[in-house]
Amino acid sequence: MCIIAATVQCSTGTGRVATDRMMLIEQLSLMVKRHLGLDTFTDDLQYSTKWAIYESPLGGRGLVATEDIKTGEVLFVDHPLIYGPRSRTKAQAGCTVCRKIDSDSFFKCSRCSLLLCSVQCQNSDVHFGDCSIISCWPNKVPIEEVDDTLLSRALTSIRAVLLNEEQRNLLTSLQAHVLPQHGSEVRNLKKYFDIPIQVEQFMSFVSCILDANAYQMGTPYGKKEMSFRGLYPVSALMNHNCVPNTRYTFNADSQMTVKAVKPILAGSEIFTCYSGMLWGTPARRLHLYTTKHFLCTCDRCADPTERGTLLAALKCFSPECLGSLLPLHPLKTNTAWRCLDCGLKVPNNNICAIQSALGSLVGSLDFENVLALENYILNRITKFVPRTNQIVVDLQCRLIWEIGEAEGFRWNGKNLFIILYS
Ligand SMILES: C[S@@+](CC[C@H](N)C(=O)[O-])C[C@H]1O[C@@H](n2cnc3c(N)ncnc32)[C@H](O)[C@@H]1O
Repeated sequence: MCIIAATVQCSTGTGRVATDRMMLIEQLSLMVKRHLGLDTFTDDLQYSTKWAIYESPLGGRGLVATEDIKTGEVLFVDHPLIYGPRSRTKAQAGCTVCRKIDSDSFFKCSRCSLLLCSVQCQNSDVHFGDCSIISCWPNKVPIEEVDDTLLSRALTSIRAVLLNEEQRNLLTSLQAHVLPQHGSEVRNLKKYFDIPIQVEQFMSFVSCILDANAYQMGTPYGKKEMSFRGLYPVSALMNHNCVPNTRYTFNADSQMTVKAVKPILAGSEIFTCYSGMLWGTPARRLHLYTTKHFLCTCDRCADPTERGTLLAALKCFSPECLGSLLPLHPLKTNTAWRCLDCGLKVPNNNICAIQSALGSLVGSLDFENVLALENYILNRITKFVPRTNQIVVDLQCRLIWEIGEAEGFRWNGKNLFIILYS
């Protein structure tokens, strides 16, 4: 159940629901202004924004433009209420303070068992805060036996315990999908610690909020560090569109700047994109459904060709045909696919089998071996998928990235395929 639904369920009658929701938006707007530091007055003028929080036609709240906004305009600069390691099981372990993953000097803190890389990180304010929470919980096993990877996965939720009341109010006013698949990293801690029940419940709820709202934080180009996520409360109010009208960047202080990437007319909703922009529709919709619990119905999702990009296309199964297969009804999850050229219809099961085989092939690639990657694009993958397919596009992007880093390779300034295909 989501927190908004919970508010509505507590109310009686539709009029009451509407009032409660409007009050919620008014209160939230005040909290957001305070968070951004926009509630202070300078020379009798209050800073203003060109957007407001509103009840989105998509359900829940969203951000809406209150004035016309030009391409490139900064909409807001947000900072995280909490940040820390991501909770994914495959997340790479590293220093819980500086995010370093390639150190010879990792050690576990003797008081809390969190992984650190140096005395400097151990003496930092960040670690002092983390350790002060964890070391208060009676441990059920000797502290050195606590799994530091599990602890690190729950650390971002743990950090919420130190927020003040105002920050907690803002955090808990964000949407949460309270479902069994969220919060396991906090539940797993019970093996090791006797955590007071209210604290555990709060951290579990924070974990659901993080899964619905957090952004993966930027890593400087070429820097290998532990993947972190941050809870940016204003950005968290942006709904998703597969063709967003904003983009975001992070600076070295983890501030997130959100800018318009096209003109946004007053009254239009302000969108971000929660999935990979270059993923095809089935991949995006599956990701959004499993992680954010909605099925996107935006214009791009409804268009089988995705504005002519053919990102999801597969080569036609008919040996004589050079055409591309695309979903017939992209908004239906089990849709058949059809060839644009010969009209061959292929059931969804067969398409899923091919997609999963392609996924395994890509998963087995060594992305640092530039020549093998180039060879793979040229000789293997393009036998099954057209060059427009998201896998080819993604591999090309990775090649551009790797060539920038690989010894003996040089960017020739024109286009990637002069190097690759000559
Ligand atoms: C980061 S929150 C966005 C703000 C949220 N609408 C609120 O009221 O706080 C993400 C959640 O908003 C909803 N959402 C976002 N974009 C959506 C869309 N395009 N269609 C339907 N629901 C969407 C989903 O429930 C999703 O898990």
